[in-house]
Amino acid sequence: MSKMTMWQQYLSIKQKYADVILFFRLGDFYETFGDDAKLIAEVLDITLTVRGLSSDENTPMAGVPYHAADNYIEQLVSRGYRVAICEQMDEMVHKTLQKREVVRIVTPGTLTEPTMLQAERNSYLAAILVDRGNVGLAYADLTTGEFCATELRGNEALKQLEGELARLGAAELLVSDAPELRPAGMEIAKKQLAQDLAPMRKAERERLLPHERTAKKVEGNNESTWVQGNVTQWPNWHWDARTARDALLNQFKSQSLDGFGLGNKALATRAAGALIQYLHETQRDSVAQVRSLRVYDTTRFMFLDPQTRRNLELTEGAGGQRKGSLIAVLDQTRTPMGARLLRQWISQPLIELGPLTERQQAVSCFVEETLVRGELRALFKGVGDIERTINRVVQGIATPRDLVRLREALRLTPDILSQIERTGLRSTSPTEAAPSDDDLFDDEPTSNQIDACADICELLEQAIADDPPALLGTWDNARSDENVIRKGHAAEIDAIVEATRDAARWINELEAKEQQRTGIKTLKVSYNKVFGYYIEVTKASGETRIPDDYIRKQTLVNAERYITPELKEYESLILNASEALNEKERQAFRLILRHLANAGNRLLDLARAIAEFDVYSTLAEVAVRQRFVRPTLRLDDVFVIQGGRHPVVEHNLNEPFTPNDAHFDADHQIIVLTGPNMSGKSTFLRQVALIGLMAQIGSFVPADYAEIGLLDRIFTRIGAQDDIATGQSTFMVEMIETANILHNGSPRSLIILDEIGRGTSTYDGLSIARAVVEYIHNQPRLRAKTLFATHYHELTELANILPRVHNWTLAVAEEGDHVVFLRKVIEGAADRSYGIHVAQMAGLPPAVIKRATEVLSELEGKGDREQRREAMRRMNAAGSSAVPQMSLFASNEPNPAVELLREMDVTQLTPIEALTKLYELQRLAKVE
Ligand SMILES: Nc1ncnc2c1ncn2[C@@H]1O[C@H](COP(=O)(O)OP(=O)(O)OP(=O)(O)O)[C@@H](O)[C@H]1O
Repeated sequence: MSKMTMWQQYLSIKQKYADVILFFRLGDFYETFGDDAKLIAEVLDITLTVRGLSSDENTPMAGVPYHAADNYIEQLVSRGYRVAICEQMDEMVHKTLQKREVVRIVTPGTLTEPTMLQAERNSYLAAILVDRGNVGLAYADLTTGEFCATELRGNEALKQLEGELARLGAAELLVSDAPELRPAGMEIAKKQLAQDLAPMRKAERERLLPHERTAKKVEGNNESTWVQGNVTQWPNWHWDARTARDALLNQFKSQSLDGFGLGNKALATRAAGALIQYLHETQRDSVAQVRSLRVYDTTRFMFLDPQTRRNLELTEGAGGQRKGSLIAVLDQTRTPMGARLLRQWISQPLIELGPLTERQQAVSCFVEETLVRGELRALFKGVGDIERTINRVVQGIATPRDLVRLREALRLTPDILSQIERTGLRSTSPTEAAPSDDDLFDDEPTSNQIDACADICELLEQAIADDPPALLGTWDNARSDENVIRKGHAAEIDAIVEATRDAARWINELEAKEQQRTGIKTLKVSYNKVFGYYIEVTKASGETRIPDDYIRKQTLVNAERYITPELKEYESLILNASEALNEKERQAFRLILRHLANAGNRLLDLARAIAEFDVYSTLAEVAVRQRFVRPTLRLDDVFVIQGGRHPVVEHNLNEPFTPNDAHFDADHQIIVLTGPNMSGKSTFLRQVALIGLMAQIGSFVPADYAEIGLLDRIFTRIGAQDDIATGQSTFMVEMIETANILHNGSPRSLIILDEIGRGTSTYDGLSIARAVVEYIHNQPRLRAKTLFATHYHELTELANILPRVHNWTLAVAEEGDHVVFLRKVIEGAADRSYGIHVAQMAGLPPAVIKRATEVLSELEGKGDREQRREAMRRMNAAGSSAVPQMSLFASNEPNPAVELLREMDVTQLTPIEALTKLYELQRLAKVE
């Protein structure tokens, strides 16, 4: 192979893939050159070598073995890089230059390898297009074939886009390279990505090559906006209306997009079309699994902004982990499809009564049918990820083991369906058959009845061996009966097997036959690698008896070796058998895959029905285990919870959780909640929101009783955090979020406000907090159900002025010096904040606690700021003499430990009593 020619071939391919890492197949390695090599050597920690590939330079080179490439590719892709896989296309190695082609570009959003994906969540590629404030959004999961698009218009379009991006958590985001078609300053992408991906460390950034730096810089020069490149810019012409439309029509083999509901949705069409083109580019045109497009309308779902999703810890707990999240409690699903569907439900609560009632009925049914639930959940365990398997079948990349798994699932299906039948329930999942003119599949239109796909099971039973090897092309002569394809399925394969066996038998019997024919008793039939099979006759045994049809092949010192034309014929049958068998198996396997792909829609409908019933039975299981009840759903303002609990806190708490009520109606709109720190305010706020949300995914709720007036949105403003990603201060973030709530809330919304105004001075904060409550109360457009937790006790006055404002507080019992939090929400207002008690519980030094108590009692009576200042000045002076006295015995106060010692009559103590007293003394000393 001429180096220059190969190098020229490399350069011409690399030119087309300048912005991705090119894995160039050279024999058993994928090699990278130049900047790519420097980059992967650094990132993968592999050796960088230098080769003189072109006449005048030393080219850096780094490679990975092809059989271990997946692992390296995964490392690169998980860090946001994209890798083009360039393969050798010729089967045999020729002397001339191999033909090479890029067969796939691996990107974060287009991974299909099960090992690189999480089973319980979708892996989305999303495409967004912003045109004068309106948004087109499309997303697809290549592993499940899901493909959806929507259009967002009006004032809130960008806000909604943020919510959708937070819901999807896309692995890769596709945007136009024209800045005017991206969200201004890409702020949305920045936020989205900053959440998902840690910004790169400065040192890491500096090591990058110049072109990588530009790829990684989302927009603007702000250092903190550097991310690891999961935003992909896709040239603007792909987003052109006509190009995009044609790409979609071509994908769906359709004449019009009206049937998809895209008729008048130009922006959604452009985003979806650009996405399809990107899939074709990265998958080299094999995108058969994307068969249809679902156009959806965000107004049919509960609106949740990214903060609210985060604050309510729906899919991620505080540390960004699944632990501590709502999904961690609810997800007891038995199949990966079920897990993914439940995640979708949690991320996208419904707002319409009809579908919610259907879900509730299904969950109720499984709550009651304990036996069916148990049976079904046991059966689901064996189903596996048929959704992703079917998509690999449709893509033509399924392996023999994939089909075995599919068969196992289909074997269970009749039992599953008969259990479902016992409930009388039907699947409600929408079928996604493409309304195309030329349907891609031969499937019958799907009816309401779930199809067990018995014919497919039958086909797999008789076509695939019981325990086939993982891959095709592995026919081993030793296992002569069958390999991947079951005996009896393909006549051609059986014929070869039969012929091979005959040939082997013939050769086995040849020795005896020839001994008899020739009369030479020492005649032997043997085999070696150079000559194959041969007949050996020792010289001593008399060459005179050699038959005429023997052809002399080799003469040894004391033996002659012969062959016969017939022997060679049988030999060639045996030696070529594995190659022929492998080829025939490949053909038969391809045929089976095609057959299965033709039933793709039916199989996917089955997978979806299983997912759905997995989720229903799971929600029922959790409801029973955790004592949840079915909420009554209503269309008015009434929102009543009796004995409500926080599903996650309760689940993780070692002690009993104290249930609490909540009540909103026409007269109870705003609750001002006061109470000490650590008393349970935040838990209560979140629990009310979570119960509302759970009701609107169709789940039962952690309460004794609940009536839920359906919510259109849940807003939360909780805690004070700096938004590091956008460089905004705590207070600014707080005010932006509050403004959003005031502009967009409605009487059907639930607003959770936890201490607004905390980030500024007391008076500013108090004034803003009061104005906000008044606005929510008085603005007819707003009038949302509101829970307002605050430390400004002054706000409790509002209940006397505004009729729909009520005060609630968390009950506290004072036992001597100690404060006990009862965790019970009661009517009324807290009169003190007990901050010093919490400080004591947290272990602040006793001297500090004591001093703080003194300062507090001085300040408490003082009405205005001047009086307080004056009090502070006086205290300062007094404080200098009352500098905390650290010594236990130097205190003027009688010390309880010392008092106890004094009172003790040591002579009267039994040893046990002495020990008990000693123990008590030590405890007293520790308290001090
Ligand atoms: N109803 C309850 N039953 C039992 N334990 C509870 C209950 N509510 C809260 N807790 C416990 O009390 C802890 C503190 O609750 P939470 O964080 O809600 O208090 P808080 O009043 O919001 O405090 P802060 O004002 O300091 O933010 C929780 O971590 C939880 O363990």
